[in-house]
Order: sequence, then structure tokens, then C-alpha cells
Amino acid sequence: MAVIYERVALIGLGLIAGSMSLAMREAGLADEVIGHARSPETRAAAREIGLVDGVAETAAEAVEGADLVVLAVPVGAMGAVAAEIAPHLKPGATVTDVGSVKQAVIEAVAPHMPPGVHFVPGHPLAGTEHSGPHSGFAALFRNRWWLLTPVEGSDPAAVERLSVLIRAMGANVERMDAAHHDLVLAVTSHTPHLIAYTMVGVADHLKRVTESEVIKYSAAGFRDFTRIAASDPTMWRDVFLQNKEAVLDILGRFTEELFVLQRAIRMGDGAHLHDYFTRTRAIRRGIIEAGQDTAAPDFGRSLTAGEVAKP
Ligand SMILES: NC(=O)c1ccc[n+]([C@@H]2O[C@H](COP(=O)([O-])OP(=O)(O)OC[C@H]3O[C@@H](n4cnc5c(N)ncnc54)[C@H](O)[C@@H]3O)[C@@H](O)[C@H]2O)c1
Ligand SMILES: O=C(O)C(=O)C[C@]1(C(=O)O)C=C[C@@H](O)C=C1
Repeated sequence: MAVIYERVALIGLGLIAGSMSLAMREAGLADEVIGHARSPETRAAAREIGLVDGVAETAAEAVEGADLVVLAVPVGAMGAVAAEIAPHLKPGATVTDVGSVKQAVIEAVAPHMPPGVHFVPGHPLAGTEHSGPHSGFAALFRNRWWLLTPVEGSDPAAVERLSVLIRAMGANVERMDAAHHDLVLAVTSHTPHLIAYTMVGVADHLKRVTESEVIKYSAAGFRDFTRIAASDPTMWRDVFLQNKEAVLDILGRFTEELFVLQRAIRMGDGAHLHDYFTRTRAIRRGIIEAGQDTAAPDFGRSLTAGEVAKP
């Protein structure tokens, strides 16, 4: 495939940046991929496994001469990284991010962008519970959504060029308003993660009763919760703090529904429970019929083309 950006700089060398580097290099989408991560251990690991073509000691050094800069750090760190790289960005370069929250990232990054640099915020809807330089794999984005939330005045040509790169990595691009993105993701990703963290926390608090039984007898449902609850603590701390309003809104609705179900159980209202579960089952079936079931594969390993979801 043709080169889309000559030089790409990845700031942060974890799951998402690592997967991007592998996908870009596998398909020949960039002449050179340079990476930087804050910790010396991560930089050493990236060098050792050849994750990128070159590892820079500083973010400023990484972005020198880059045509595309990708901010792939926890959302709470985006603003500081943007401030650090701003004076070193090449005129005409595109800066994108892969953060799971969009409004807060735009507010933190956009003010630092020099005139002539194109900022195109984005979010790949693909991930696993793994993190760090060893966790990436080239197929991560295949047949998944990648949302772009261009800001006012975003250069259409820059948005289109980035979209071409994303499609070449196998993902499907959709544009969305940042506030809408944050509400949708609060429902589909952020609050479910909080519920999983809580459920595993509840089991942990019951250790006295359960001891090793939590592990020994953990059925599929609880296992799914533990996978999600194994996700990176720094990343998720930042997601909840940076998408506070939308998450609190959805959490409020969740709690109200939970109380209704709690009451139905207490009152022995089987009809209510049956109706409710019938509706939720239809939603799950709708997702599968639309080809969007991503629950089945074991994300701890690379996916084959047949296993990945189709948006
Ligand atoms: N993990 C997912 O499922 C997923 C999916 C889509 C988007 N995202 C988003 O992508 C971003 C990266 O997530 P990830 O899963 O790749 O995380 P990760 O923990 O695997 O990697 C993060 C990297 O950023 C580096 N880092 C942290 N703070 C830094 C700083 N101040 N300066 C430079 N480097 C720094 C870390 O050393 C690490 O290399 C986050 O914003 C996250 O919200 C994650
Ligand atoms: O599959 C997982 O492990 C994920 O949590 C991936 C997931 C998600 O919630 O779907 C997590 C956060 C992202 O911002 C995008 C994708």
C-alpha cells in the first residue's frame, strides 16, 4: 500500500500506539515511525522488540519533522504533552489523539496548537484489558470503528488524509460531535467499565465468605467482569475524571433501574423481571445480527480476520 505520511511520531508506546505502529509498518503506510514514552523502561522495551523504527528520548525530539503526530497517552496527560511538543511541530503537520474522551482532550490540547498545525481529535473503538509496549498487535483496528471529532476550522484535507490512514489500518471512520461522543461512550464503554470494577470489588470484599472460590468457581459472567476490571488503572482513572458529567448522568440512570429491579426481586414480580430480560436479550441479538459482537474472541492474543467484529 502507498505511503500516507512520510514521518509519524507516536507519543506514548502502549497498546494503541504499539498497534498503530505494527499496523502502519505491516502495510507500509509510513516511511518512518518514531516513538516516545515517558518511562525509560517503556522506551527500552520498545527498542528491544523493535516496536517502532526509532525511539526518541523526548517528545519534542520525536515530533521534529513529523507529518503526523499521534498522542497516545492517558487522557489526563494530553494537555501537558501538547504543551511540550507545540514549539517543535512542523508547519502543516497533523496532530491527532486516540483518547477515550473527546471534549476534555480538545479543551486541553487545542489551545496549544500553533497556527498552521491541524488538530484532528480521534478515538479508535478497539482495545483490550492489556497495556504497555508488549500489548499491541497489528489487527487490533480491523473492522472496528474509529471516531473522528474534528474541531471548528479543522482542515478538511487533513481530516481526509488521516481517514485514509485509518482505513488503511482496517478500521471504519465515522465523524461525530465531541459532546455526543462522550455521552455515547459513557453508555457503551465508560459506565460498563465502572460496573465491572465495582462487581469485582464486591467479590473482593466478600473474600471472607468466598476465599479462593471466587477464582475456582468463577462462571463465565464473572470472568467477563474480571477481564474488563483488569484494564489499566491510570487510563481508566483519567477517563472517569475527564468524562465526569456524562458518566454521572448514565450512572444515575443505571442506579434508578437497579432499584426498580431490586424492588421487583423483593416483591417477587417475576413478570417485570421477565419483560426486562426479554428486552435486553433483543438488544444483544440486534448487536449480533448487525455483526458487532466483539465479546467472543480472547483479546489476549492476536485476532484472525474471521474473528474480528464487523461494524
Ligand atoms: N486500552 C484501550 O482499550 C483503549 C482503546 C481506545 C483508546 N484508548 C486511549 O488510548 C490512550 C492510550 O491508551 P493505551 O491503552 O495505549 O495505554 P497504555 O497504558 O498501554 O500506554 C500508554 C503509554 O503512554 C505513556 N505515557 C503515560 N503518560 C505519559 C506522558 N505524560 N508522556 C509520555 N508518555 C506517557 C506510557 O508510558 C505508555 O507507554 C488513552 O488515552 C486511552 O484512553 C485506549
Ligand atoms: O475490549 C476492551 O477491553 C475494551 O474495553 C475496549 C474499549 C471498549 O470499552 O470497548 C475500551 C476503551 C476504549 O476507549 C475503546 C474500547
